[in-house]
Amino acid sequence: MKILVLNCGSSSLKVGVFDVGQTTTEVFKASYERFEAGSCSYTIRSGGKTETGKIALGDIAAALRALPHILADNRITDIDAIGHRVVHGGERFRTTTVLDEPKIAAIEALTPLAPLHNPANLLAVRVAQEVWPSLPQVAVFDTAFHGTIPPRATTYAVPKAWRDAGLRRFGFHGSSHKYVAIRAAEEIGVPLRDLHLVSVHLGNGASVCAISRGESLDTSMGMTPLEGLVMGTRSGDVDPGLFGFLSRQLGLSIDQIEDALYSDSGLLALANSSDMRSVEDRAAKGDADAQLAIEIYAYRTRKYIGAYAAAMGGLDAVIFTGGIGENSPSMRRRICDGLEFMGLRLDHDRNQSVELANHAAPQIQAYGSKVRVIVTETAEQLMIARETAAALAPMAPVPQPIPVAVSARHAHLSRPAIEALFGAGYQLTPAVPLRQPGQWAAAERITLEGPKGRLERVAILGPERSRTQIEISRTDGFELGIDAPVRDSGKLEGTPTVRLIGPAGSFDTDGLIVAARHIHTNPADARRLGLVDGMLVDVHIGDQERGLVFGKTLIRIGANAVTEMHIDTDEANAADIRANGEGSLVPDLRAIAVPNKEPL
Ligand SMILES: Nc1ncnc2c1ncn2[C@@H]1O[C@H](COP(=O)(O)OP(=O)(O)O)[C@@H](O)[C@H]1O
Ligand SMILES: CC(=O)OP(=O)(O)O
Ligand SMILES: [Mg+2]
Repeated sequence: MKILVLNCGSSSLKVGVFDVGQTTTEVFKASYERFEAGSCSYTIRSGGKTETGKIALGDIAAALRALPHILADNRITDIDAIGHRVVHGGERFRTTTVLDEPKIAAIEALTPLAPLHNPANLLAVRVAQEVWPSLPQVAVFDTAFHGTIPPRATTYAVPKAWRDAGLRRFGFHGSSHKYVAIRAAEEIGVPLRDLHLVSVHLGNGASVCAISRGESLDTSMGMTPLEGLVMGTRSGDVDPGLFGFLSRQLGLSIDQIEDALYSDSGLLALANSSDMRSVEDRAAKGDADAQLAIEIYAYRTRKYIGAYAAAMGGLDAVIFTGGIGENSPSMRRRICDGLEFMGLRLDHDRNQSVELANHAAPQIQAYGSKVRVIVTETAEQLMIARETAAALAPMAPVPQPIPVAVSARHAHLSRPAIEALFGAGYQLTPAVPLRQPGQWAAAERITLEGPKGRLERVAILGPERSRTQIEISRTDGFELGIDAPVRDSGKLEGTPTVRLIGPAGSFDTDGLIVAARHIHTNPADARRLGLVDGMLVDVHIGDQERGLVFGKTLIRIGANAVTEMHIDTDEANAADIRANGEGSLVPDLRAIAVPNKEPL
């Protein structure tokens, strides 16, 4: 499915065209920014070429209207749908939605909550309706990712009547925070659910987000995209007392104050330019206002990073993104400079030489730093393309729930073991077929013996294997007096020794493990479930009362495997399920894997 994405920010238009299938490929990318005096700067990447320059497009509307020609010039045709970034979704829009007139009206009604953004987003929708009247238009909301923020962080301590009227923190830049968190987890090589991250999005608008175990826990923007950091033209945090003061002392109306906080504050107010490049240039030439603006900007950002590390009770990585986060080494350095006390140390050479092409996510912390620092280009358009495609073509129904089988203790025996236990040339007797094709439980049983005790009548599973492997539970290990490691099947190096006893004799062998829980599945089911061989997933098993989520469940894809999760008796008892049960996959952000790594 070919998706055109329109991302109208407060100061720029960003455009992407993506082929979304099993993988997502970006086939066209453009950005238009620095609109002034009837023209703007632009960059277009398509067909392996990059073009940059100035173009006579005076505002975002003009850039949008020129787009069909620009796409045609770059041979981009056959678009199936248009995905729009919409900044404020309010209480009503918690997820991506296919737009119609009533929904557009509902988004328009949210304009007072995002006056710089929702009108620009809707302008894109209107122009797209004009230019591509037959294509579905889909809205992907900045607010959606923040639905997980708990009430202690969304609630303002203001009168109940105001809260009842809808006053609460929503949070923005959700597609960006979500993408960079996924990208950082991939870079670090640790699942999101095991990470505490702070995402620092510093663009024209700027926000910090605490992402704990893959979920937004708090973010610096609030009911509107005005709260939090210093921005291009927005003040960020101020004392709410200023409203009364300015009204009484300067006679300003609410509208005038609000206008000034959105459009005449931030870097623009402090240093006469809303563009960090200009501010940095002037600061380098000794301009004291620009230098102070930079200090304030970095200080505020640093405070939020510290606050969110405390909110999460730990910090594994800080991720910089957005125009300033991606491109300004000096700003990254200033922000990180005071954070050594919590184990974050930057490597200055790495910070200076960040290279972000092809979705790179370089780590720039010093050797030994406890907290990683990662820089990566945001990919709001990519996330919007994926969400748009998913909203229009919901995935085939997933074969959920997943059957769960409880594996009691058992042994897989090698030829030498069989001969030692049952006699030369002995063949095991297949008695009960198992669900996995070709596998069976034998009629024969053996005894396991350890320094502390014995386990009698242990099952043998066939067919025979090249190496003996004995799978027990932790409780069985206590019984035997042997501390067996948790291992994936077949990974037997360094495993402890146990004595096997059969009718013809005994056999001492290594290969004693507690089997790591896993899901057997086949390529077709894996595709439907969005699973890849070797990945780790979370599975919920059991009922309301004693059900549990089992993390780190290994996916094992076999050509003819029957989809089935295997857990041991300790795990089954903990979740209070008997011989068989059912489990359901817990959705994981990593299901939206990272894009193609090919350059455009
Ligand atoms: N090389 C650079 N050094 C410092 N700041 C930069 C650099 N490149 C871009 N920026 C800043 O990034 C900001 C725009 O960020 P961006 O994420 O593109 O904006 P938007 O929020 O409109 O999407 C501007 O302040 C711009 O000056
Ligand atoms: C929400 C917001 O501030 O967006 P932007 O950075 O595009 O202005
Ligand atoms: Mg932005």
